[in-house]
Amino acid sequence: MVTGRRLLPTSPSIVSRSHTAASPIASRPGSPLRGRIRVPGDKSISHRALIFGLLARGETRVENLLEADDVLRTAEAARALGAGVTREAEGRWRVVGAGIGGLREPASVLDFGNAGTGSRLMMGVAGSHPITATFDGDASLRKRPMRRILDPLVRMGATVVSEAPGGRVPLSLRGPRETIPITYETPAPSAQIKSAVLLAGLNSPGITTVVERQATRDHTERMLSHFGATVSVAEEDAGRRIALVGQPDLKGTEVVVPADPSSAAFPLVAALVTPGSEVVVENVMMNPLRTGLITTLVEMGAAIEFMNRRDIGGETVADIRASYGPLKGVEVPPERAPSMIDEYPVLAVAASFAAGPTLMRGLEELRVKESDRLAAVAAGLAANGIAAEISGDDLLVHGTGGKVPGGGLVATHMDHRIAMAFLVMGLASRDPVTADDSAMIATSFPGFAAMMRELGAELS
Ligand SMILES: O=C(O)C1=C[C@@H](OP(=O)(O)O)[C@@H](O)[C@H](O)C1
Ligand SMILES: C=C(OP(=O)(O)O)C(=O)O
Repeated sequence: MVTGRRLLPTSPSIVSRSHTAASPIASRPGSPLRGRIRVPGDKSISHRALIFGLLARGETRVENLLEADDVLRTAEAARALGAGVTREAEGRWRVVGAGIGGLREPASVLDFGNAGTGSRLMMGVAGSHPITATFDGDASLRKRPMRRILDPLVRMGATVVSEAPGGRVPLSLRGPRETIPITYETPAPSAQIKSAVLLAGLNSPGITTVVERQATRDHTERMLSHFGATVSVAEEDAGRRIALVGQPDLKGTEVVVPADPSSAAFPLVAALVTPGSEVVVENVMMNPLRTGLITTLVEMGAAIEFMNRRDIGGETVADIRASYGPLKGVEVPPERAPSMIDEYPVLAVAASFAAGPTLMRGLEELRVKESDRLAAVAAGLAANGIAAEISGDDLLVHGTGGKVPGGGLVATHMDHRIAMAFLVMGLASRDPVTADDSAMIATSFPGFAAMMRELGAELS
């Protein structure tokens, strides 16, 4: 079987673990942004397409896979666990599965780089098989909490052979001979926790149930059905109860990946705050568990239109037009957080251009992303002359009604979304904004700078 290692578009180690040589990037105010673009495939669905391809029997074909560092790491891990993974053309990938129960022990450390999703979902996969796998990542991933994944996996019979202090990577995990089905209430609104437990439940001889108090993105549930598993979702007073029948016959299939709403957020907000702009982002996934930012921007008075709504690969997509206009501050309720969890940095930037304050509530989970995003956003705003306050888990941003000073150097702390959000700010602030490092943008949106330049942005 051809494993296709040589065919990878870029080496999965493009962002090295030590990562010391920073390459700053600046954006400056200039011309309006105009044009139609298509941002890359959704990161959450891309990781899952490769993981389900690994666990299925037969061949899975993926269209429009996100070819970014995080996802390439998952492709590499799927290979190490026994899948045949080949890149056939740009965005078109073929996975020949090892099948549930058929994984092989990886010969070396699974290095997930900057990727929380890839590492945590694969822990669920490997930790439910009688193999030992070692997980590691870059300096950012090494700070992120993994006990939230290990705790349920231990209940399912896995052994944590070793772990870094505080339940972090590098860690080694050994799965049991037979995985125990459990009922698990997630301690935080996290699709990664939910997904790790469900993926582990795939190799267990019974029903694995996850209860989540707040609904989080449901790509794993949808993909389970798509690959042939029996999964039920019930809305109850306690939240959502997801029950999966273990050891199904997962069959390889086709996955078409829609455009990532979390990447679309950057050009859309850039158009809303840059005078004279009008941008259309095509094919954006409109899954309601991902559209909290759009809801919020509309409440802020944004000129946003949805066109050409249609279904692609089990998701509704639309072309979204965003046009420049005044925004007003709003209060964002905590229950909306799971549907826009990765969009708060760019929402904070939109809020800095709005008239009046914007209060974002219930942001606890932002502290455990690629950086402490609550702190990183507040510091980035302050560096650019915007008053903001953190109070408990809430963030209050004092909007300027379009008069953002800018001029700051933003510490990105190995976090792609902090870098992209503040580069958006610099397109419409009085003075340029500099992000201290552009390297991490490649983890989710490698073509970001080129695509923004295509729209007329000044980035260098
Ligand atoms: O399941 C997923 O694909 C993701 C879940 C979210 O993380 P949490 O589960 O930690 O909230 C999100 O921040 C991440 O970018 C992708
Ligand atoms: C939080 C993110 O990703 P992950 O958890 O996969 O590192 C993100 O992309 O914003």
